[in-house]
Amino acid sequence: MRFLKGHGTGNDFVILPDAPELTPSLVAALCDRRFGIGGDGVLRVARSSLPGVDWFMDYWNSDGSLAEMCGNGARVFARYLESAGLAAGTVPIETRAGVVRAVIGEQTISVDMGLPKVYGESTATVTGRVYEGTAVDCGNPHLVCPLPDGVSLSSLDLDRPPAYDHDFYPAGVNVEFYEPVAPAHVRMRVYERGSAETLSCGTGAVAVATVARGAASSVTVDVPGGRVQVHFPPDTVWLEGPAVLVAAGETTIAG
Ligand SMILES: N[C@@H](CCC[C@H](N)C(=O)O)C(=O)O
Repeated sequence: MRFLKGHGTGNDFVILPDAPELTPSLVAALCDRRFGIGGDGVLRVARSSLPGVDWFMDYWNSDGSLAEMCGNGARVFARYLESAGLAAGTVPIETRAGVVRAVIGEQTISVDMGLPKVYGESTATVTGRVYEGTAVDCGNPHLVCPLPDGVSLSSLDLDRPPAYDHDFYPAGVNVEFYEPVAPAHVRMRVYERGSAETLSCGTGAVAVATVARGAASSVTVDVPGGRVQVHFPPDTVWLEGPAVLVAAGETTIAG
């Protein structure tokens, strides 16, 4: 089976341009960092049946679970389409959360993420300490926790999943922690549903920027794997950042 490997600020994906339907065990085997190719998730390139939309991003988390949306994945998916000569300029991409538009640039790819929904308050617990947070829906569920004074981002132990309220988040949640760097500039870490701690999360960056922006029209979000920008024009939100392909080959891994 043909594959490519790509990443957006270190959030890395196995891209399958011509795979048939996937199974959770095949996805987990491909994403295994020791016995497989390694990745935070899989992007299967599929055809969309929607009018005016050619491509469906069939996104899977590394544990074999499905997610509705992946912001960095959409940017890497668009980079693949461009490199394969399948798209240029602006390309609509169907996801399980709806259609997003990607604008392909030389250095960065921007995705029109639509408007996130802020829908309540909840908490996450890390090594016995409770962090208050805001629930944000970016197509997928997020809990955005500002760090209180005296707690640094680097001190958080995210080797284990943060505990969260399963009644509030019955389908699980991606948990972000952030601290300010400067006005309209924050630094974050994320523990992703289905993928553990990752070096970046595009929907997570949008969720954090939505909570932290104040009146800013753009927010710079530093993630462990680099930097993305989140822009807030009227009526939508854009995620912008680098997206690169780093390898291509054939795999014999089978589910
Ligand atoms: N890394 C992604 C989000 C991937 C899906 C997430 N783990 C979930 O289960 O919702 C991004 O860049 O948005």
